[in-house]
Amino acid sequence: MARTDVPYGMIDDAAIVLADGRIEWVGPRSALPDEFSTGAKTSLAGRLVTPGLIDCHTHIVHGGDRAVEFEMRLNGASYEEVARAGGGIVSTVTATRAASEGELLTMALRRVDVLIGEGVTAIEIKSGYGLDRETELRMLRVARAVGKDRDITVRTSFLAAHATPAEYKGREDAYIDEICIPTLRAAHAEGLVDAVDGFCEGIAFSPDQIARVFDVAKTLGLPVKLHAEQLSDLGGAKLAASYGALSADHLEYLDEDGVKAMADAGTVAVILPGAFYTLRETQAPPIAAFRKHGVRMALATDINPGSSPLNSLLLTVNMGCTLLRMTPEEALRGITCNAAHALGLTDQGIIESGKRADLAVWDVKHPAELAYRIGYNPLHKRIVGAPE
Ligand SMILES: O=C(O)CC[C@@H]1NC(=O)NC1=O
Ligand SMILES: [Fe+3]
Repeated sequence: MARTDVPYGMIDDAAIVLADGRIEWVGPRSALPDEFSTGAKTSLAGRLVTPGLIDCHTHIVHGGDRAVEFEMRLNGASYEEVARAGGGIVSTVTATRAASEGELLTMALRRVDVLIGEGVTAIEIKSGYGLDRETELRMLRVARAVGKDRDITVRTSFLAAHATPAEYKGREDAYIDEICIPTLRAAHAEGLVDAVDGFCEGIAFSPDQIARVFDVAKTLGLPVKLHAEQLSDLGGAKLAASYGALSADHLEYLDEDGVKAMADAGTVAVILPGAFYTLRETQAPPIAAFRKHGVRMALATDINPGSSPLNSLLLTVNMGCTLLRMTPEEALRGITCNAAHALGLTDQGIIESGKRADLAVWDVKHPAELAYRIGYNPLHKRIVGAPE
């Protein structure tokens, strides 16, 4: 999928040589070097092989659910009435704080196993439903445990700058100084953080508040990413790009200046159709502008109990195409090589010599089938590291 001169970077009638958990060689079967002619062979009968799928934006560790809030909204309750009834992020924070590490892990693994069943071999997992030191650390420990309990690569993102907890209502700056930043330092010291994220939005944190968190991330040598321009344009993506962010995510309200800033910084645009769909958003992210300025586009589930309870990366691909007009090739790059870039992963997301032997084999004839079907999983085999 690395090449862009042929559709999907596809090689017809290919051979892939795996050894010691790595891709040793890939190319046309007719050009297989003699040195590999003696090894064990498995015919895939002409099936499509892609890199293992990568879900680069998830809140998959969380307690509770928001089903009642979903029902209230469909019975006409306003966002405010839901909030007054204790709904919204606050209700998930309460449920997550009350859950043990074991309970959070059991709930997360159930959701992770669905993604694994779709050929996912790497995921990003955020904190952000604790909003206090102990629970934020617990969420990140659970994220690390997911990577130990399943054969899947896990990259964690510290997202205490997700919302202000009830006990700090109206005191956002104090929350950033007294909870968010000290907890970031503690989480980093425990080896729990691969990147630092934030929610830059009127209902969350301002660019200045996010910058204070990012300044600390910089001193700790941690890359950053940002939920930006989801509901309005606060210049979040531009701020993220100024820090060389791995990605800026959502981006429904991003303008062309912001796209150019991302292009100059090499910041990946992570498109999240699950939230666009669930919130019945009408403003689509600037897909054409990303294409025009060469901004890599990734796609992810954003699986979370509120704005995107979407537990399927394959359905995400179909939504990215049907709702947001990405092409099937862009969508497939969006859950492989571009998702790897959004996580700073350099050893996967591409079928290339030297990369991890993380692959997905599909019962389809054409790659576009992975985007076109709705609610259908054509996975034949998932290969992680060593071949069977
Ligand atoms: O509703 C939730 O629980 C999370 C909302 C979610 N978080 C964020 O930064 N943007 C979102 O849509
Ligand atoms: Fe999110």
